[in-house]
Amino acid sequence: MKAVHFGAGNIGRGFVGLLLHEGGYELVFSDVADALVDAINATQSYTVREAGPGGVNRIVTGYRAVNSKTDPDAVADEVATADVVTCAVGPTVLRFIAPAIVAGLARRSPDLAPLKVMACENAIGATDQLRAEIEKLDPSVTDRAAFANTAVDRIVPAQPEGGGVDVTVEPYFEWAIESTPFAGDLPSIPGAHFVDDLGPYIERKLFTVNTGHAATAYFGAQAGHVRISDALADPSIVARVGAALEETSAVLSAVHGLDPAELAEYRATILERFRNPELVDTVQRVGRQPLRKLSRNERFIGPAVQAAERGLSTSALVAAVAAAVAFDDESDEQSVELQRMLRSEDADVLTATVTGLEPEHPLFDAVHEVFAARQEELRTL
Ligand SMILES: NC(=O)C1=CN([C@@H]2O[C@H](COP(=O)(O)OP(=O)(O)OC[C@H]3O[C@@H](n4cnc5c(N)ncnc54)[C@H](O)[C@@H]3O)[C@@H](O)[C@H]2O)C=CC1
Ligand SMILES: O=P(O)(O)OC[C@H]1O[C@](O)(CO)[C@@H](O)[C@@H]1O
Repeated sequence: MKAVHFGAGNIGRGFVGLLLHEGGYELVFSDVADALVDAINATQSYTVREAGPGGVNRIVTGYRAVNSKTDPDAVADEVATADVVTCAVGPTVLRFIAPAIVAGLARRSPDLAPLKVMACENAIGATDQLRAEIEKLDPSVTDRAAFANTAVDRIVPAQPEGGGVDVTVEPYFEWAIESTPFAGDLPSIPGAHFVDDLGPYIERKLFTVNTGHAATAYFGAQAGHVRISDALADPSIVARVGAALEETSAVLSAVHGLDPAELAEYRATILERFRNPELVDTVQRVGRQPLRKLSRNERFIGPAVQAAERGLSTSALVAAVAAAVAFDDESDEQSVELQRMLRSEDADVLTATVTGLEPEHPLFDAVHEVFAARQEELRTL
């Protein structure tokens, strides 16, 4: 059995690649970072170090890497004969990996079982997005694959310079995968959780883990903290993050019928995970790409829209949006773009462009106020 995984970064090596290896797949990483591809090919094994209570070292073997920038043809050949394709490249990069998958599917023998395709990005319907990119290029190849959405959860921070291919992760993980697209022929992924309806799982994860983590990052950055653990040592930040998560939990209960007591436990576990003293993580990494995080279906506006439409409270989520709007990291392209837009667009345009909210939406005015206030603040700086 062979799996091709696009994106040999933190989650690629520290989670998806590890579980595919443990599931018995020969593993082919595909990445565009020359040095990373070379480093992977220079090793025969790497260690995934689980830092924190109960963590152990896991060894990954039986892999190689192909450079999809310099050798796209070789990647397509690997895809053509693979059983599984996964990716963890970031939602905005899905369109760039689609051509190699299309070329691989076009070359695939009709005798082979459908290629199992699973995008492992923090986004609702990431595999659907990848499928749409593939269809745009060649609609005739999609019947050679089974496309399943997934929800992946494991904190894998940026790795220290010079650490090689090894990767430090938290001990916890959860990987929920839609089962129906596979028609009974499930991929071999130990510990993965196959579900008929992924909706509640991905929303529970994105609107709790990712809302909470990103809110911690934005409130933390505003208060001048560098590390996530420092931000969570500040009781006022804990209170604000907790309030935002109570609002998302109320939405999850109202929309998916999730049990409030179980959600309260889930929230507490997650805050403990963020506090893991053995995992060095920064507000800069967790806050990265604020424009993506402020978009309509993402971790802040997504649940706030659903709350506003049900007459539920949104003030804590709106406060997190205000902190996100102030996130100013000159090394992050989206943060630079957001700050540029704040200086040059009016608040109506900003609210609509960044969040996708329509002026008549019940959330619009509160978010508009956030953008206008930040603009006012910038004028006085
Ligand atoms: N790090 C984490 O804790 C988690 C990350 N995720 C999601 O996983 C995705 C990746 O995140 P990270 O691993 O943290 O980022 P990362 O930056 O460590 O890894 C991304 C990798 O993709 C590669 N890449 C970029 N363009 C490519 C292309 N066209 N073809 C092949 N490879 C390409 C990059 O060179 C890099 O090695 C994101 O969608 C993120 O939201 C999901 C859960 C946890
Ligand atoms: O690209 P994003 O959405 O910031 O993804 C990384 C996030 O996902 C998480 O792993 C949670 O699963 C967090 O570590 C991190 O905040």
